[in-house]
Amino acid sequence: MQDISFGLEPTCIPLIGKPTPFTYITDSVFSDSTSISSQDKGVDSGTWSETSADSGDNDSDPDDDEVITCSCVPDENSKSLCTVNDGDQCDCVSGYGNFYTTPTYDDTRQDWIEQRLEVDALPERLPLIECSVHCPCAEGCSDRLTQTGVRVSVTVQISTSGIGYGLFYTPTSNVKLSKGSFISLYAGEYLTTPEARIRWSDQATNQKQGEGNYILTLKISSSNEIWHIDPRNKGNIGRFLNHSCEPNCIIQIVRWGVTSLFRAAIFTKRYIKKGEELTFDYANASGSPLSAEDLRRTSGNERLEVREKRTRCLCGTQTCRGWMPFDETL
Ligand SMILES: C[S@@+](CC[C@H](N)C(=O)[O-])C[C@H]1O[C@@H](n2cnc3c(N)ncnc32)[C@H](O)[C@@H]1O
Repeated sequence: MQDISFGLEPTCIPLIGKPTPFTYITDSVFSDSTSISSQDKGVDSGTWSETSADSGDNDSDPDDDEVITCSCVPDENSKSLCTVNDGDQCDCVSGYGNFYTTPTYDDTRQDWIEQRLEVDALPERLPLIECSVHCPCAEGCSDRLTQTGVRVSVTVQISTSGIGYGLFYTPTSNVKLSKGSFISLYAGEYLTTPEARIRWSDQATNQKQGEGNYILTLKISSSNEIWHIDPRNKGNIGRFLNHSCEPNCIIQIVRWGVTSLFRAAIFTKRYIKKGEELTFDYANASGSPLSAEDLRRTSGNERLEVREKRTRCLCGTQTCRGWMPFDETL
């Protein structure tokens, strides 16, 4: 079975079917193909097509932007290398705090228990800050959870809701996926707002309405910045998560390395059973949703325009808002 990541992720990610070809990347790139992780580590990429596999590095020259670092002393004997239990001691997490569980060893299983994000403890809209290769702590530092690639058992296959492909939790045993488990980054091309507008209108004119809405818009409240990530042509498994009005995953902004860079990471927000499709609420990151009631009440050209850009939501949940969320600034 085809591994959609070409072996670029630590776990094989089976693909069942033939989605539109795209280039698999493990971390985001700028639209001129410069890797945002070139300062942190080389980005990996592989172009998926129905017949071929291709992979290679895509490094660029590091720039001299400021970086987030700590002054923790590496302790090779401990898995909790960066004193993550005590955020005060690690400069990377001292600002906003540490929300990852401490790595613990399970004597019965003779293995480490997977780290999790303390989803309920997270302050709203604050980014997670992680250590990186710029820090003196060792590579195995437990404050680098979203830099470790895809480690959960997932499969890309056709979604049961008739909305194309989706990402499913498919372990070999019946073990549930814990709340707060890291799934993957939402990797893609970083676009400026004018670039995102052009892509959006291109998608709207060349495709069936609403199809191919892959652009995720991150609104950074602390700096009023807006970041658009488009995984449609270059992306990772994050591009296969469909929208649900009652999602089982969340998108969380994460920063590490160069201070000016923002990434998006996907975590589970509850326990996930074998075979469940993973979804998140596109509105959480990409603007406020208009409810069906809002749309009925609106009138005039502007609202009509908004209505034309929107797509019926087919998530099928009890609290479905009727329409897919859409960033009205695009
Ligand atoms: C990020 S992609 C998700 C993966 C996509 N299903 C695929 O096959 O590649 C987003 C697109 O999937 C479809 N989609 C996702 N969630 C949906 C939903 N709840 N209702 C209707 N369409 C949805 C829309 O076409 C949307 O533009």
